[in-house]
Amino acid sequence: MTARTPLDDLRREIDQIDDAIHDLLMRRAAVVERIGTVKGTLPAAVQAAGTGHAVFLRPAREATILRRLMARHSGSFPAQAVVRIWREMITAFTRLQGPFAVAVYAPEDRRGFWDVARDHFGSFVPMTAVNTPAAALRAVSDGTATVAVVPYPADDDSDPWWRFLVSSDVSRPQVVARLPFGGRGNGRGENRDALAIAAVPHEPTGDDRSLLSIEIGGDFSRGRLKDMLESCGLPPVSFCTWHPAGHATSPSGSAHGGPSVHLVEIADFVGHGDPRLAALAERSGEIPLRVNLVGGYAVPLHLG
Ligand SMILES: O=C(O)C(=O)C[C@]1(C(=O)O)C=C[C@@H](O)C=C1
Repeated sequence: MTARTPLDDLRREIDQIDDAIHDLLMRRAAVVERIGTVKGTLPAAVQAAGTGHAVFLRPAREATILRRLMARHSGSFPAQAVVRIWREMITAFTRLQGPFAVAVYAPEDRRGFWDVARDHFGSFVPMTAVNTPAAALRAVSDGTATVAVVPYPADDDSDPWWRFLVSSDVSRPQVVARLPFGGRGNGRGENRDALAIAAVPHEPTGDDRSLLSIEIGGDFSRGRLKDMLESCGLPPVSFCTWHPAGHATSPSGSAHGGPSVHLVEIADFVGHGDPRLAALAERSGEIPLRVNLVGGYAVPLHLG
């Protein structure tokens, strides 16, 4: 018999720690299954738009879990690795409650969003690459995917995907998260963020952004819209504008005189029925203006 060395003792300690972590994972799984049962008895709030499938994903709760852990984190183990582990875990746990699949905009020459989606939803979730953001949104609407991952909107997009989310139906798919939530790591592709779309409600976490669609029937400058939003207590952080008539094809030849749809990001949580939305519609005077919530997201972590 050879004597036990200090290395043997340390490895024995590691085995005990691994057992404890593993036991806790199995215990957590049992609790998540019980949460799934409770959620399954909730009314229409958990039903995906038009598909009848229950959606168990709760991005606001996931963000709150990670923020809480980051606030208590200390020591030499990298915070980014904690987020990575929890991201893999959380989707695995969500899948204990019901079916979960991701459709990601990742054409052959642009694989970056695949990496971002895989980092967020884990390496074992069923994930399909599609060639257009619209196809990803369709997959959510027809129930073949739970979540669509699409590029963060850009103002110069002449045919923006977000126009498909402009609707007053509160149970339709909407923006629920911004990715990456915990840093990009070694993900490939250009440095563009993504948004996750799903048929779950936008819920507050204490540090949120909200997205509004604002349809305007006539001539209305961005400056005027910005002033109006601010005066209603809705501080805008960015605008994307879509002219349904198109810039080049507008019969009047003027893209800015016709109707326009704006996607405005607000630096606050805005929920359905928020009185600021009604105030905004009222304040536009004689110009018809329709405001809808397009969802929102918990502000991602800044891990330095
Ligand atoms: O809190 C819930 O609603 C859960 O279902 C649990 C849990 C988790 O693993 O912590 C799983 C899925 C949700 O997206 C959020 C959190």
